[in-house]
Amino acid sequence: MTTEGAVRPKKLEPAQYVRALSEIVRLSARTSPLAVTMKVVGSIVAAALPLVTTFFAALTTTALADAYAGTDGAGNRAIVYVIVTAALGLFMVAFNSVDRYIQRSMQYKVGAKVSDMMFERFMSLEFWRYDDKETVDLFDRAKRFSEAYPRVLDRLATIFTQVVSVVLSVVTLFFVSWWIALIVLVAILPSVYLQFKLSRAQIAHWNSHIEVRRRRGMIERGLLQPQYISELRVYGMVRHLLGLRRDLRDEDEKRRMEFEKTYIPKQLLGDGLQAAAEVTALVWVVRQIVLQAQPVGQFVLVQQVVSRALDSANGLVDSLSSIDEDLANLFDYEAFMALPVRGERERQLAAAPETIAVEDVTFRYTGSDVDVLKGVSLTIHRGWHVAIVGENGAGKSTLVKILVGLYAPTTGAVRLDGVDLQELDVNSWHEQLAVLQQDYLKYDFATALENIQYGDIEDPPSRERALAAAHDAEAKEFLEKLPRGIDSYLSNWMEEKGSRKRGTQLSGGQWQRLALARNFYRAAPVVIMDEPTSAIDALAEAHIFRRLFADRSRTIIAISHRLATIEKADVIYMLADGVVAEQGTHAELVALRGRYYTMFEAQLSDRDREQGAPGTGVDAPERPAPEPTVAAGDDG
Ligand SMILES: Nc1ncnc2c1ncn2[C@@H]1O[C@H](COP(=O)(O)OP(=O)(O)OP(=O)(O)O)[C@@H](O)[C@H]1O
Repeated sequence: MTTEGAVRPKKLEPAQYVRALSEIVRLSARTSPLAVTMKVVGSIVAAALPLVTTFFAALTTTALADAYAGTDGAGNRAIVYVIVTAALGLFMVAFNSVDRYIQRSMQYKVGAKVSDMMFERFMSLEFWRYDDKETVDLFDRAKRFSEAYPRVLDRLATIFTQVVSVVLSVVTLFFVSWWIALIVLVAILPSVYLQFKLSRAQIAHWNSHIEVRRRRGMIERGLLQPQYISELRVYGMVRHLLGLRRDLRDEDEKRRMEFEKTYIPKQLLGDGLQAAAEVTALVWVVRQIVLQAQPVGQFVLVQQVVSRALDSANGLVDSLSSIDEDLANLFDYEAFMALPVRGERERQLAAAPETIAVEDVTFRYTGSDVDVLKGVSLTIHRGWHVAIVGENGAGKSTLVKILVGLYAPTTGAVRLDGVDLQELDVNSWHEQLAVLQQDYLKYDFATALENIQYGDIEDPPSRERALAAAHDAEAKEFLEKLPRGIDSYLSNWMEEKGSRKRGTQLSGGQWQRLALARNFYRAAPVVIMDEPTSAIDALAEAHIFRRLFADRSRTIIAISHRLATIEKADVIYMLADGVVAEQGTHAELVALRGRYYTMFEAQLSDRDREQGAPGTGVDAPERPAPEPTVAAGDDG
């Protein structure tokens, strides 16, 4: 099941808040100054306009009361105020529509720019970072920030509106009566403080029980994975996991309710304070009106403004609490964007190298204290067919990654025609390479033809070349049987062009043949393959390797566990625990009766053994020793 965790809200310190908020404004202003200006203006308008409308509503009420009492001209004044109020309302609606439109287009621009910058940076990192769990985790969190960025900007605008709204409301009340303003402030501050503490405690509570939620999340995601269903059903796990999920959910809810209970008195205290402030203000204004010290409309003004001040203050607490996670991810985004990028190297590899030399290479993965390769040396000449074999974990794939230039050796060097790969522009090396890794790509959004043609996107796509590559990879036959042949989509999420039929799902081995076809389509002078036929049936595998080893125009480096397939390689390197334990031709290694022989013998069927299979060195016919022949442990 997946190991991905549940979303973890983080807690920020006040200073971090301020820094994060200013950083977001700076980032937005740099990306789209117009968006920021519109946000600021929009937020002020959104905070001020309701107050202005309330002010006119109060004037209308006073004028109406005057008109009721028979004051001359008061009726006309009331009508003018009503018209002004309506006009303000209309303006507000129009402003909101325009603002929404501008914000949407700006949000897109800002969000797109931020995520583009992040992906650019991701693509320019040192290769080893793609394998580094911490970098990938950091990238994931930074990505979350970039996706949430437009929302963060919106939340920030809301926070700004709420702050302006609280300040303007209190200032307005101050003009009505300074001590009413003071009472409202006194009620707001502690209740806001209490609510903020409550939301902080909720986050801390959430964090303290994150494991329960993470387990539940993993179970839920696992239950929905099609590839798990058969095992889950056969083992009767579905009901068991549903029960476990229910228990975890109920346990979580029980804890949450118990926690909430402890906060009820404090919440009541905060709400009580606010209600008391509201009632005090209203009683005061009613008394003032009765004593004719204030006009009638002042009731509307005070009632509206006080309730607006309290609502905005409460909203502010909610907004600040919910922005926590987004702001925490901002720091991840910054950390990610600060990662050093790959240094560009000028020196180009002009053509396929005549020799590829691995010189005393030692390698240790970042964060590990174990050498995976320990002084590996080998030389590969142009046109050679080389096989690398060894038990699981011997270091074969690591050696391939170093050869490809994805990792730099910890000590030692890979030299192409004598030039250290670390001094070369690695792209110029990649142009000469076709690589098939163990975890090859499946472009399931594309057709089979496109899957093959992605092997070479520099030249115009060729159908003939793709068909030839499919043939060499033993993929042509099954591709022809697909509903639209090589033009079929390879996922049942995709619909075939011009029909409602779904694409075809391929088997593991069929996908691997397609990946091989892509590798052949590239027609690169150097081919590196890490277990290229691990999922392919034995007959097809034999055909593929026969064709591959018949081609002398390419240098081939292949890792394989099935030793029968690489029997014809010019040199076989047997890696064991990070060192070249044995090297030579198949016949030489068999004759050596060492590790290779033991492995080879274990793979022979009893029948082969009885019949004296070729290369066992027992009854096998003599094979002319191909060049080069090297003694065990020596440098090629
Ligand atoms: N990204 C990594 N970080 C740390 N250690 C790693 C990493 N990748 C591989 N290793 C370790 O390096 C050693 C060699 O791994 P490698 O994948 O090169 O072996 P291999 O010979 O290709 O094995 P297999 O036949 O199973 O593919 C293993 O012990 C493995 O645990």
